[in-house]
Amino acid sequence: MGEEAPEFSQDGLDEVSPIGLDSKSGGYQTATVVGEKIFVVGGSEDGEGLCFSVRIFDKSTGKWSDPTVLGTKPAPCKGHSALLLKDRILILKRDSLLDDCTWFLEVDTPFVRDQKKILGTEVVAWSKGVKGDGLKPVVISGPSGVGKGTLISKLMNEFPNTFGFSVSHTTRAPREKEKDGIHYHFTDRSIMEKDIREGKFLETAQVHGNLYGTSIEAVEAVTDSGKRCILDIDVQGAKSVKASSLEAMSIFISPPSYEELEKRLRARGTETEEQVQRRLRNATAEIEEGKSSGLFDHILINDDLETCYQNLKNVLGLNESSDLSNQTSTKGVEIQTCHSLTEEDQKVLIHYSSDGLEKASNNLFVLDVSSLKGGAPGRTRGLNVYAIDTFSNKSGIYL
Ligand SMILES: Nc1ncnc2c1ncn2[C@@H]1O[C@H](COP(=O)(O)OP(=O)(O)OP(=O)(O)O)[C@@H](O)[C@H]1O
Ligand SMILES: Nc1nc2c(ncn2[C@@H]2O[C@H](COP(=O)(O)O)[C@@H](O)[C@H]2O)c(=O)[nH]1
Repeated sequence: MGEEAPEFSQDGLDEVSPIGLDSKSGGYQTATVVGEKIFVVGGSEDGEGLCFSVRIFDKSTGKWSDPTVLGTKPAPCKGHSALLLKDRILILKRDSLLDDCTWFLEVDTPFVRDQKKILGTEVVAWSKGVKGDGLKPVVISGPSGVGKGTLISKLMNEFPNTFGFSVSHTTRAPREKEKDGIHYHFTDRSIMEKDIREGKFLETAQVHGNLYGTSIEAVEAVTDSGKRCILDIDVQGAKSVKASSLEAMSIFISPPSYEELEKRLRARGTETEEQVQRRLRNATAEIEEGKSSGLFDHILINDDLETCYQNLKNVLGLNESSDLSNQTSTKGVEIQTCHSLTEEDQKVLIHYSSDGLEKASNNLFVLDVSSLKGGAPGRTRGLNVYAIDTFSNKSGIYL
């Protein structure tokens, strides 16, 4: 069993300048060696606790750098422990409930490597540990006017606790009844392009003459609320999501005929004649691509609305009693200040030292990291957490 987690790992630090690495000068920090680099995580007090800043020391050049940090960082806490697991550093927050204590700083995941190429800087990405597989996000795609929005509204009305809508950004003007922040984040092109350069988007596409995109934050907001994320995006966006690490289920909604699509688009009355023509021109290629590319897990024809809705529920594995409102979430178990971390056989053992709280002192928590999956945007799935009472040798699942 390891000792109480040190304020920072000594490993490799003798060779580097100890700038800001002691608790007197910079607050609580950990240093994790990854090849030639040392990732220093943690920093100064901000009144609420210790902030999670990240700096990198490159042993080969002897230089410090401030990486581009993607994703939402953990809220401040009273300290943390760090442990390298392959391509990401496990950050275990102290004095935090078990549902919020397990975070990862991705340092060499495929997502981080891609972003390094795009941004041309050092990149790290925060992702929160998520129990099990979580529910895969759902991408719903199809030509304009086919009925995606109508089907999604029905789903959200029937299952309000299960699904959450990923609110996209767009540069198009709002329609009469559309509300900013609910239907879309309506934005200027220059602002959106800046955000894209800063790596804030999971995917973006030029659609019918406007820029649309799914921000990482939009997906995270839904996942954080414990709901299954629904993305209403075009076929280009669906391709980008497929190439990302989101691991979504994808559904293509097809019209029964081109004539019917045209009728619906005109009847909706939200576009000018010129815009309708443009959307219809794009529809031909979208339908062709959606049906033939193997891009989608399911193709549903939206002829009769009710029939299509039932088919959608079927592919989503829904039945009448499947709303998530009855499901339990992790509650009450807290990672104490005094703990140590060790790794054995893809299991991270969290052991409380004897001066931890009495009720917890017999407990050994086990984070099973053998099935970690995915990463961006903001989630590392596949975690399992359970506790073993070291006196009775009984175990209980906590997540
Ligand atoms: N099965 C259906 N039969 C007849 N009308 C339908 C059906 N499904 C949807 N509609 C109607 O078609 C119009 C377009 O639907 P909707 O706005 O949901 O399309 P969309 O795919 O979300 O379009 P966009 O991509 O442009 O946002 C709406 O007026 C809607 O009421
Ligand atoms: N690639 C993306 N496509 C998106 C996104 N949000 C919406 N869309 C698609 O755009 C068209 C037009 O939408 P409308 O609201 O102007 O009618 C439609 O096919 C949507 O699915 C996005 O974030 N990314």
